[in-house]
Amino acid sequence: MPLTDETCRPVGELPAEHPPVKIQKVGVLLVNLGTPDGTDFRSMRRYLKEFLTDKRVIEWSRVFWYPILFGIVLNTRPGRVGKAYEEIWNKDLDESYLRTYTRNQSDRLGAILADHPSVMVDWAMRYGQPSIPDKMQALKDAGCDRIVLFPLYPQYAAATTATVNDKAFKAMMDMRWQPALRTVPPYHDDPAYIEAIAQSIETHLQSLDWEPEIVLASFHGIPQSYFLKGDPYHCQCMKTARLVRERLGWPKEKLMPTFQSRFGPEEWLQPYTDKTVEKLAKDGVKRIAVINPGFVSDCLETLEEIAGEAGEIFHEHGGEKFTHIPCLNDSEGGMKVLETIVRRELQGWV
Ligand SMILES: C=CC1=C(C)c2cc3[nH]c(cc4nc(cc5[nH]c(cc1n2)c(C)c5CCC(=O)O)C(CCC(=O)O)=C4C)c(C)c3C=C
Ligand SMILES: [Fe+2]
Ligand SMILES: [Fe+2]
Repeated sequence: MPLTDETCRPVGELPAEHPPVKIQKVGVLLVNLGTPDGTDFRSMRRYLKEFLTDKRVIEWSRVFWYPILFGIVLNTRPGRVGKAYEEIWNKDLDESYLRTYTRNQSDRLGAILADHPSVMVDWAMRYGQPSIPDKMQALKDAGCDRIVLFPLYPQYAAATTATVNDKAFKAMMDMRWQPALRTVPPYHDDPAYIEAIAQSIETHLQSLDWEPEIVLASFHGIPQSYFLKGDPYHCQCMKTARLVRERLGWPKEKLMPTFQSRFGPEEWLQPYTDKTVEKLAKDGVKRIAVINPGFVSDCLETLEEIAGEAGEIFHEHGGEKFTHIPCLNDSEGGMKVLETIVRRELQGWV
């Protein structure tokens, strides 16, 4: 075991029972939402149970919510959503694309940061595997006394960013020697992110032999009530959309922010993506594109709900050309964004 000047006695003179002291390293932990281990009912139920019992996600009283969750939702949704996951499953690796891309982002970022040998990059999921507590412990065991925790959400929502941070701090409650923890702030208006999104739109549109009349910037929604309680998510989504539009030099009507993936009976942020797509087609718009700037990686919500379902809705109501612009994933542009942010957050630690 290599010893350092952090130990209480000179190297080689530590008593056998002294806890090992490792070389100081800095961990970077990328965290995305999560994903089921498989598309079967049991895997789906396990995943949805962990997700939908999180108080940051469903804020209703447990007395009201649990009978609905355990009586109805966890008996019906795993089967239905499992089928949707099957359609977008990465069959080569037998895992969801969210998992594939998150792991690739971590591997690639590790290689990009090779100029800092003390930095270790790893990844975790808020729900499912690999878990945040396991990865925090693994980084600690590997000698990281400082960790940069990076919730992979450009826009802050309590249901996403805050619950990642909660989970990490909770994991530290069980550690005697806690690492120092830096949480990465939202980056909805970071020039590197805006540039990468704008470039991905330009590159994708240049690859088409047609031009969309309107591009929708579709963000995952949250209940309207969360926004009214003070969640900054809506404002940050609107700012992202505005900055991307300004960077592209487009008029206001050309890039339209919308919100997708409603869950439950409450009113969510509007305008809804599916209703907007339907209305545009009915109003005679023939060609649209949709981008998901709030998703760092393609996943069920982008591949099935947008590339699949939204496209079908558009065609069913008279639309002719529909295209989905992929998320940044582990592309050059996407990695540049992650690198820029992580290098900034590492300042003073490396
Ligand atoms: C990108 C930001 C996200 C926000 C904000 C968000 C809020 C939010 N989500 C739910 C409920 C569900 N979301 C589900 C999937 C899902 N959600 C996000 C991201 C955000 N969610 C992603 C990246 C994914 C895809 C995961 C994958 O493996 O591909 C699901 C699971 C699928 C389903 O059952 O429909 C649920 C449920 C709520 C209630 C909420 C805000 C309160
Ligand atoms: Fe979600
Ligand atoms: Fe707002």
